[in-house]
Amino acid sequence: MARKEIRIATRKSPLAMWQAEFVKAELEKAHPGLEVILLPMSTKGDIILDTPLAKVGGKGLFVKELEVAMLEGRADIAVHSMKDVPVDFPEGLGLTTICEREDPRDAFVSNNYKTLDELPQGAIVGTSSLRRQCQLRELRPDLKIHDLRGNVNTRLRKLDDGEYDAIILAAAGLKRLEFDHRITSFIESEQSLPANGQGAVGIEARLDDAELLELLSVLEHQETRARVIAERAMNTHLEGGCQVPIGAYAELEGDQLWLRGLVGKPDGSVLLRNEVRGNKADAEKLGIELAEMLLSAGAGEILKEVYGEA
Ligand SMILES: NCc1[nH]cc(CCC(=O)O)c1CC(=O)O
Repeated sequence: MARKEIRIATRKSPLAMWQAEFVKAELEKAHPGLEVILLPMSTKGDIILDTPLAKVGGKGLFVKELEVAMLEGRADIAVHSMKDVPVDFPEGLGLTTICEREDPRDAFVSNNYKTLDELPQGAIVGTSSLRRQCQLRELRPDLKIHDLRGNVNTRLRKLDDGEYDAIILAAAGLKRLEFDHRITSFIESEQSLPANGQGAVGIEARLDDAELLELLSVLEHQETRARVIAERAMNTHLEGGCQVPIGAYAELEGDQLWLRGLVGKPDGSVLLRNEVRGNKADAEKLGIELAEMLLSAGAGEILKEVYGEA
């Protein structure tokens, strides 16, 4: 093997660093003699922390700097939470690898209440996700939803400071950072449909580097790929960015893929849901099919309204 080194461009947040370290460890284990180097960098999304994301605008707020590093040859790959990966890649770059999915569920975290149902009338819940917000509002119209930004550690601190009665976070991020003990209860997909790609880590790389792609292939997980491709296809076909009231979640039942999707008004007054089943080999087609079903039920108008406000 000629190649001795792979450089990973990564955000500096604890979760991003954990994911990059994970990819480094797996690659070095699979390819003795290979050295994997992390290049931590700040992205625009890390810097603008005080503005609600939907209002900051611009897709790929957290990935642009990483992509520039790859295009300029300073880095070879970038490791992303699949949930945050934009649909379009710059010329020459692409999503080459999808790693095995962690827990895809949302987690309820509170110091005083065990579950969402136990929250008292008018309790304050922290989340900045329109997807979580619309599903919460549908279940519990009485709750007050307050914005919650920052990395996982910051969000937990804000809860502990007493700003919220409970917060909602992705279970995967909490587990990766060894905050399992902070998960008060899990929110099942029937109550809160996860975001497309939630819990999965993906690798973006230069597509012309065959040797690199071969080295990365040990991290590829076929089942996760089928699920995430279906979810992303639905999101893409709805023209959803990363900050939208859209849930998409696929599960495999043998060779069958079961994809559920949701588009909601942020105030929870309307939630459109539908689902499709089909062969996992048709993952992308199934995602598009479900998006079409949601669009014919009025998803386009809901999303246009959301983008209009942003
Ligand atoms: N939006 C930020 C983000 N991107 C990925 C995760 C969690 C880990 C994952 O989904 O893989 C989080 C935090 C959260 O939503 O609580």
